[in-house]
Amino acid sequence: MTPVRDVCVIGLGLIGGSVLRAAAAAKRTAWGATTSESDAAAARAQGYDAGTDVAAALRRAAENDALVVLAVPLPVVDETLHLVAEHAPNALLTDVTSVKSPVLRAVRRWAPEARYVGGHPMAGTAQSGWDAGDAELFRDSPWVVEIEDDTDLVLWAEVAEFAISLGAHVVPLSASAHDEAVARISHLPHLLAAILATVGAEGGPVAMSLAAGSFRDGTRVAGSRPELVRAMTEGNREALLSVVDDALGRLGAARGSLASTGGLAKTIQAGHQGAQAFADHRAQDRVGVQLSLAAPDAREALRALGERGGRVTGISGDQATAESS
Ligand SMILES: NC(=O)c1ccc[n+]([C@@H]2O[C@H](COP(=O)([O-])OP(=O)(O)OC[C@H]3O[C@@H](n4cnc5c(N)ncnc54)[C@H](O)[C@@H]3O)[C@@H](O)[C@H]2O)c1
Ligand SMILES: O=C(O)C(=O)C[C@]1(C(=O)O)C=C[C@@H](O)C=C1
Repeated sequence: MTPVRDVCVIGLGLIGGSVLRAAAAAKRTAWGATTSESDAAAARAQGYDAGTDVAAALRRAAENDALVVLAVPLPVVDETLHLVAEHAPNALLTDVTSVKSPVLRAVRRWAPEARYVGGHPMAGTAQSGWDAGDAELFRDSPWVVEIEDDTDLVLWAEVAEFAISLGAHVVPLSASAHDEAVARISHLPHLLAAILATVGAEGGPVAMSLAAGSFRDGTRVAGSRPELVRAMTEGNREALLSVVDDALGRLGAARGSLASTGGLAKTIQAGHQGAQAFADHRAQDRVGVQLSLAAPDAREALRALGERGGRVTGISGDQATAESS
């Protein structure tokens, strides 16, 4: 039986604030700290155990062998890891950062004794700060829990179980597979939303007065806090460059075709199929499978499940209940 640990959340904005609320709702003893006086005060006003002394929150985590969840922006991950190394060096540590490879490197460098299993909930909104948080944010959402060749599966299972207890289903992936996928389905969309919003706004008051569903949906995430979008896109530079090239190639082909024959059929048909693939993936029947975390090839089996689009929905002892595509 995996122990139910206390939870210490560092960073109490949209995501950390949602983790703290959801952990408390799941009956965990949970506390948090943030450098934002206003986020901490808003959390306290709603009865949560929150403050601005990050070092003290981490010392309490060390005393209680709590799970530490880093929910801070990527640019302050290094400095937060220095505090982890000083105040809770052996902590069971996870994070929610939108890019995984730089965080993995930073943990290995700055907090090498931490028992780290990286994470990334694929849920959010364009809002920031404590007030934007929601205990139900992660319900029925994917939450990547990272598996590397040296990941301790007992710790992996504990972090996965935590994500599941907040309502998510777990997608096991390596940092590099995660970063390649989110470049396509999160970071490129954020970049394109920024460009769509810019081009639309350049149309002036007439364009703005006519803007309806397609503009609103295509540009929604352009309203996100610019620092967060910069951090995740610039932090995933290599993978994003590759999908930007892909997108530019397709845009160039569409332009060429529009200019020469006036036809956009190929581009629009391919896009329609892409949207259908997303809908089909969501609606597909999944096959239930059991995976033994004690099996010698468990890491490979879990990663293969994640790479096929499967997910872990429950953990009991050394058994993972999963759904495979
Ligand atoms: N916004 C999303 O949709 C989304 C989704 C999944 C993951 N993430 C990731 O979650 C993390 C947090 O994003 P967010 O959307 O909650 O941002 P946010 O701006 O809403 O919250 C960030 C919080 O961290 C605090 N903070 C900043 N510097 C700090 C420091 N040095 N020490 C302690 N606290 C500090 C801020 O005061 C704030 O409370 C980011 O790494 C982001 O990439 C975001
Ligand atoms: O729904 C939104 O507003 C989001 O931007 C959420 C979103 C995304 O889908 O790109 C943003 C960043 C993440 O790291 C994960 C999820």
